[in-house]
Order: sequence, then C-alpha cells, then structure tokens
Amino acid sequence: MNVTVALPSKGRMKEEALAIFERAGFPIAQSGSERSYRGRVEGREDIEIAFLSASEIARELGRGGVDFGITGEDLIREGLADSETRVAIEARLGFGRADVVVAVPDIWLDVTTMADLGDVAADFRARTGRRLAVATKYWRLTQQFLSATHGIQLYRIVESLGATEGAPAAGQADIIVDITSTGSTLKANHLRVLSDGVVLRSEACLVRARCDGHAEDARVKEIAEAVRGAVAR
Ligand SMILES: Nc1ncnc2c1ncn2[C@@H]1O[C@H](COP(=O)(O)OP(=O)(O)OP(=O)(O)O)[C@@H](O)[C@H]1O
Ligand SMILES: O=P(O)(O)OC[C@H]1O[C@H](OP(=O)(O)OP(=O)(O)O)[C@H](O)[C@@H]1O
Repeated sequence: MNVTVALPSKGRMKEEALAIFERAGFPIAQSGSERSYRGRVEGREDIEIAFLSASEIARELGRGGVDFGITGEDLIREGLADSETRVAIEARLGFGRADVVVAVPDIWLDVTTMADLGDVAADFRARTGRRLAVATKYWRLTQQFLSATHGIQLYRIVESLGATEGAPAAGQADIIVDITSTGSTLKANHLRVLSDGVVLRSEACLVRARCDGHAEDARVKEIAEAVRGAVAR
C-alpha cells in the first residue's frame, strides 16, 4: 500500500509545504496540470500526494483517510474532537505561525485578563439579561478555553465565518476569538488581546494519522524523520 501525504492545494501554506517536502528529499511532481489534485514524489512510486485545502487536511487526518498531512495546529485542534488520540504532531514546521486569541473592544479599559472577562460575563447577564456574545469560527477551542480552562459559562457563541474582527463594531457580538499574526487587523478594528488570552500558538505542522500498521512501516518513520531534518536545517 502507498503512503499518502496531504499537502495544501492553495492558500498561505502551499508554497512552504511543498518547499519543506522538497528539502526533505521528496521533490513533488503534480500529475497533469497545476489544477490536478494528485501528485507523486519523483522516483517514489510508493508515496502518493493528495492536494487538499488546509481544513480538509485536518478532516482527512482525523478519519485516517491519509497517513500524513501538513496543516495548521489550530485546524487540527478545532476540527477534531480528541485530536491527541487520532493524530500525532510529528514536526512543527516554523511557518504559518498565528495565535488564536480572545480579544475585547479597546474601550473596555478595565478588562485586561480572562478573570476580568469572567466578571464582565456575570455582570452582563445581571445587567442586560443576555449572555455575552462571542464571535468566532473556533467553536471547540473557544468552549474549551472559556468554559474548561477559565470557568466562564455565561456566554454564547455567534458563528462567524469571515471578517470576525468586524463583529463587535457591527453589533453582532461583544468580543471575538480569532486568529492573529501581525495584530494589524485587531488594531484596525479597535480590539485588544487579553493578557492571558492566547488560546493557542499555532503553526504549520507535519501531522500523522494514528493508523494501524504505522509502527511497522519503515516509510512512515522515514518521512517523519526526513521532514524533521529539513526543519532543523
Ligand atoms: N494571518 C493569518 N490569518 C489566518 N490564518 C493564518 C494566518 N497566518 C497563518 N494562518 C494559518 O493558516 C491556516 C489556514 O490557511 P489558509 O487560510 O491558507 O487556508 P485555506 O486554504 O483558506 O483553507 P480552508 O479553505 O480549508 O480554510 C491556519 O492553520 C491558520 O492558523
Ligand atoms: O494579525 P493579522 O496579520 O492582521 O492577520 C489576521 C487576519 O488575517 C486573516 O485574514 P485574511 O485577510 O488573511 O483572510 P482569511 O480570513 O481569508 O484568511 C485572519 O482571518 C485575520 O483576520
């Protein structure tokens, strides 16, 4: 059986993912046109490349549809329940870095920590009769961080699939949980990260699906080690 590796077909991780595989000694030939979603490693008939979007890669890893994938840790933690049992992070690749953060409006001057946010959430309910609204596409991470880690229960999630930073100004939510890298989008929207409000420091990772048979498959070890070596260089 071939070993299947899923690489980003588009988006911000595509070029660097291909480059790191190449540096690891696996030059990739896309079959047919640039638009083809299958590829091969030159000289290796036993390794198959599947080009998928970053979030599809997380999903395929979760169901064991591919052996390896390169995608963001945020998409793994958000997309897969019990991700530790289903996948293993074999290497952190040093690109695609971004933090998932809790951010509040700048004008909330006295809210600087998660504990302050917990107080606000309780007050909010008492004062307005409604729960604090959190705009995010990171449902799972938000619930884990607010409820499990910080014991905040009085909030509701407003699903946001784009332009999340605009939700508070638009009156759709009070605060947000979203990804940030340079911080400029938060700043432009007059939002501020709480001092202990980093939910996850994410970057692109080589991720392996925990599949039966991997322990005995020399190619699995070879790919993980070669990619780790390429990061170190
Ligand atoms: N500034 C940033 N904004 C958003 N995501 C970023 C940023 N920097 C790095 N990332 C990471 O990039 C990954 C998403 O990549 P990208 O937006 O290219 O995916 P995509 O092709 O849109 O995928 P999909 O269509 O599956 O969502 C995430 O893991 C995210 O953490
Ligand atoms: O901290 P910053 O450097 O400002 O980056 C953060 C922003 O970048 C991303 O959006 P992008 O415009 O890239 O579009 P996307 O949501 O389609 O990825 C992300 O959704 C944030 O809004």
